[in-house]
Amino acid sequence: MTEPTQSKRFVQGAVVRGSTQHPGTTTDQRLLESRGPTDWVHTDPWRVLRIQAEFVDGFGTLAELGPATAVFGSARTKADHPFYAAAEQIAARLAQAGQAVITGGGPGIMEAANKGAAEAGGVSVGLGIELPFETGLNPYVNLGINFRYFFARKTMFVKYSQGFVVLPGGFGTLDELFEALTLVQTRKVTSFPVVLFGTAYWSGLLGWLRETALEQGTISGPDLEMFVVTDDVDEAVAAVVASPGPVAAERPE
Ligand SMILES: CC(C)=CCNc1ncnc2c1ncn2[C@@H]1O[C@H](COP(=O)(O)O)[C@@H](O)[C@H]1O
Repeated sequence: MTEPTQSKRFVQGAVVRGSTQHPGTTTDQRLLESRGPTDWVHTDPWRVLRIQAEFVDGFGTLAELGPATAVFGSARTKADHPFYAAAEQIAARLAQAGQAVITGGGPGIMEAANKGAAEAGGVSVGLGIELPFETGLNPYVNLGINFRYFFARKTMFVKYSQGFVVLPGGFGTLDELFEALTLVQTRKVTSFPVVLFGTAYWSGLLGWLRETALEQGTISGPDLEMFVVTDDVDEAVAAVVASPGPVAAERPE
């Protein structure tokens, strides 16, 4: 009986290689080498990993957040504006009711809501976004994540909020509002309260929805019942605090 030749073996992670299969360098050595072309940093496969990392950071940070409400509204609202005060009060009440408050982490209404939540001793979440001009997270965020990609950030708003309170705002706010409404309308989520705060500000849009969109059949009657429109802080808070939270539609993915 011949003994197997005791040739040298090399371990490469889980893989064992005989001497003829030796790769020459270790994986760590190759990792730590910084020579070679760097174009891969700007390729889509690499971006996919970065996108994945945003989901990992977002899910990992927010998984244990507990009940939360997102507050949206203009980045441009000044601290002396009544809507700033309203956002601050709404967020403070939400915090007192044991809810975390999630915003885009920027200035204006976002800052007001983060301020209200933080000063009431609550969890004040800011999901910041990289923009061409530097704004950074407002100082009232006590749990912040900075995102590169809007869509990854938007998933976090929807996944971890049990309702939306939308104060007057521009395109960004409208985008967030209509995303929430589309998710409810298409039954991607149900029982997802959407509060429009500021009846006068929203009345033009609501009128157009009723008189043009509904009239021409691009939305249906029940679609207009998806939101609560109010000027009352208590009513806004009650609409989201009473909610059981977003419930995924019954059909599995
Ligand atoms: C002064 C200025 C424009 C700062 C921008 N800095 C921002 N930082 C974080 N989120 C933002 C910012 N601008 C818009 N957003 C997102 O879009 C919404 C506000 O957009 P808008 O101002 O209504 O259209 C916010 O709820 C927020 O989620």
